[in-house]
Amino acid sequence: MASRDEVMAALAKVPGPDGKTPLPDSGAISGLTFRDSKAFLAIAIDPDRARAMEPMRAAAEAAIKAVPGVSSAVVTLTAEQARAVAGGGGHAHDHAPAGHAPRAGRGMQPIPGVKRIIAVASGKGGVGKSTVACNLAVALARLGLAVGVLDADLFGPSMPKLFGLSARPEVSPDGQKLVPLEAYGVKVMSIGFLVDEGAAVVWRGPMVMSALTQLLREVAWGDLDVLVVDMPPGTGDTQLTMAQAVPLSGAVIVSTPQDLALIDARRGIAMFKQVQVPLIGVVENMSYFLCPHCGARTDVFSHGGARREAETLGVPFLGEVPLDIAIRTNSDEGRPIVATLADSAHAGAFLEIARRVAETLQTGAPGARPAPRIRFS
Ligand SMILES: Nc1ncnc2c1ncn2[C@@H]1O[C@H](COP(=O)(O)OP(=O)(O)OP(=O)(O)O)[C@@H](O)[C@H]1O
Repeated sequence: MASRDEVMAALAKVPGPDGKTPLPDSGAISGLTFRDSKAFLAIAIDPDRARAMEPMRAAAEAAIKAVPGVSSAVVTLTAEQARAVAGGGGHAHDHAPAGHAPRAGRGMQPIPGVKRIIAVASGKGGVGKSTVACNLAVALARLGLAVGVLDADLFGPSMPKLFGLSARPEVSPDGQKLVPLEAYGVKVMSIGFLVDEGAAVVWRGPMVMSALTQLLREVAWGDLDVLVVDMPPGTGDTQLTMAQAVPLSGAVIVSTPQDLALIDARRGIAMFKQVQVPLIGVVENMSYFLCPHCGARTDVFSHGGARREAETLGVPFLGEVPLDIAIRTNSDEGRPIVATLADSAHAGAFLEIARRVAETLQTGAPGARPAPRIRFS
């Protein structure tokens, strides 16, 4: 196995972000880790220069791969922490990549072996999108489908925690692809497996595309009936870019019943309409409160808002998931409720949603559409 010093010596031949200072002296290396004979390197750069930095990334990858004892290398560009702070106090999700408008048709080839790709999205953060994506995936697997999950929330990857996974992915025998991790019968890939926590702070434009493309295409997914993509929350340019980078068959929008969340959900629906991705439907999460002691039900947020909104917008309503501490505690412990409390009412709710999603996918309509194209108005 190669040593850290040997890898650093190899990287000394690669000029860093300023084009002259060798990478190891440039201060840009934000992480170098090894797993067996595989090396994972993170380089922190100015996100605005991400496109220009791609040759450096590729050169670093080639240099590491050439070190005897290294079987493969994954080099990722991450944003400088300093810029994340300078970027303002706003939510990282909202940093729209100004000037990086998505282009139609880019990267829309299907993924060999993957029959359908669906996005799980929300107009804003914290509505339980990742929880729904994880449980939906496990529920689809319980229905007998071959399922994968791609954590496209580069800004705050949740899937490692939700699936209780923390290992680094192996590299396929041909050295070409990363092997997804697996839990509860679902194959999972997340930037969280590759970059140390806190390193992936702010991604912009081309960096997002490059990382997402790698996570999508340089992964040995094998044969999948459906790949569930957990999108970053929000409806900014970043989400548009991502919605366009992935050849989506359809989208599931997660909302809570409150008016404010619904306004955001409406934006989410509008965004997918804009990129011509069919809406599979809307899930109302934290729909009502089920008392764990007496089983009584309380409609905390005047439940049913998402159903009504879906009807108004002519989008299918997929189902409702109650607000329940058991969903949170199990999620926090990396045990999706659909798998661990398989006979619970909550698992039933997710299975029902999964059935509707599977039905929609089987009828073929969404997947039959042509690649989405962005229209600017
Ligand atoms: N139905 C539910 N009942 C109880 N807690 C829930 C439920 N759904 C989600 N949660 C909890 O709410 C929090 C946010 O959920 P989650 O991370 O899935 O949301 P998100 O929309 O993906 O957020 P982010 O914008 O951070 O990605 C988590 O602590 C999760 O366990």
